[in-house]
Amino acid sequence: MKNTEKTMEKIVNLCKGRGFIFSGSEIYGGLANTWDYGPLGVELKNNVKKAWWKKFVQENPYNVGLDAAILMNPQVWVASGHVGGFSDPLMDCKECKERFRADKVIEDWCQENSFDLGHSVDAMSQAQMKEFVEEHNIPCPSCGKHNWTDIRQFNLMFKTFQGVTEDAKNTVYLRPETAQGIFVNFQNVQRTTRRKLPFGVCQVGKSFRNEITPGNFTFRTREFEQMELEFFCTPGTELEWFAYWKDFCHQWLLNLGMRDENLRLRDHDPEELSHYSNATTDFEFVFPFGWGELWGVASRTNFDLTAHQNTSGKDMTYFDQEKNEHYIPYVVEPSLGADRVTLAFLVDAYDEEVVDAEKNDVRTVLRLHPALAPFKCAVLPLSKKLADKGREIQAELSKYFMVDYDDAGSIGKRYRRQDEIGTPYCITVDFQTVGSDTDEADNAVTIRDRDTMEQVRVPISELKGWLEEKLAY
Ligand SMILES: Nc1ncnc2c1ncn2[C@@H]1O[C@H](COP(=O)(O)OP(=O)(O)OP(=O)(O)O)[C@@H](O)[C@H]1O
Repeated sequence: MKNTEKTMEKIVNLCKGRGFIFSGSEIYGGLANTWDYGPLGVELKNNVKKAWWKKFVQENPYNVGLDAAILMNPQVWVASGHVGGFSDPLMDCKECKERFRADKVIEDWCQENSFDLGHSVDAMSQAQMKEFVEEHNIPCPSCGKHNWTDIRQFNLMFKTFQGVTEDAKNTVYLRPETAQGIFVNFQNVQRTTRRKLPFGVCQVGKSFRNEITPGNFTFRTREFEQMELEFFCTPGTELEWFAYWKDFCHQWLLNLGMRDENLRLRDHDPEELSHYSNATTDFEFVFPFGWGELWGVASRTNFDLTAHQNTSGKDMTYFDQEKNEHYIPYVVEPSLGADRVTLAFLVDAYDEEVVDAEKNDVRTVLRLHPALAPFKCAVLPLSKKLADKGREIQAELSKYFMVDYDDAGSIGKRYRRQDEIGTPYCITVDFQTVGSDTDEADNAVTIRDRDTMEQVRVPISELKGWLEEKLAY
């Protein structure tokens, strides 16, 4: 019997083979864990971003959107603490010269050896990490030897120059998070929208981090997209809003079909909390390579706005008319990686279903929520003679949805190809649809459901409405 275990290798192969995700700059041998989204991948990731925007902005009574520049005044990153402190603990293997993140080496070692640290690695100081690595004789994941350098901090900010001269004066950074674009625009948004607290500002955009060890496919890359909300509220109400957004984020994942058993919500211990945070929860997803952070939800107090007020000298307070006082709002931030959550949806949806054990017949199905699926349906004429009708249906439905068309090969093979890319509905056009000399056309098509493989007959005139209902979320 075919091995139906879900592995990263199978998922990566499907992504490359079917045009979801390709290696970046492949014809030049690639570039360290960079990835390009292909025709199906761009649809999937766009659908993820659209689903986020729909629930966090369009349908949300509190939030508005923003699209800030990637390059910002370098003072922003001084104020936010990134220039001084946005770093990871770096450790080199003296034998093979490979470099690693000390916290990840410890985390992976604990996972492999079922060692319970009793707390998160993030709660450990640099000295404690070094001591742990020595005490447990942790080997280099690359060469297996144990001969480490000391741990030192490595800043993750990408630097470049703006303008014609390459000097310190012209140094700018590629933003390592989208959040600061929101904070610096707090007054602009509040003034122009005339919002009262509480309200939130959402942004989707690229971020860049010079990660020490990118890897695990699109889980950790140096260029990635984030979907962040900064939710501004009255001091003292932040923990209620923290609980509210945690639940909202959780429901967003579940409503899009992610299975709860593949998720866990991990609250940060007091020692692990950032100095400015009074509550943080990481949503983690179980990938084939282990649990990994998907979504960080943090109550950030008034740290960011205060820092910008102090550094810029500009007033960042909000005037509360009811209380008749000025204060700096508190902030709750749910921060989600678009690429990471897209990968999680892919992993969660991937399934190899045994259709007929005796015949060793296994189909690969991406059980993506219809709202996320790259194609909402595929039009499959049973015979090339039905191409005109098929193309006509495709052209009509394409005004509203992404629609695939396939007339090559047996219908069984065509169903399997659509199953593999997650198309929820296959629409077959047959001779009954168009009629013949002896039979009248019924102007209907057969729709086959990806998950149940059941079929229903639907009049062509009702197709759009039928699909819309299925795609709603
Ligand atoms: N290098 C990366 N590649 C892809 N997504 C990322 C990367 N770094 C962060 N993200 C995404 O952005 C979200 C918010 O970023 P945050 O700064 O909280 O991550 P982090 O705690 O530094 O992540 P990690 O511990 O995995 O490095 C993460 O939950 C993740 O989904």
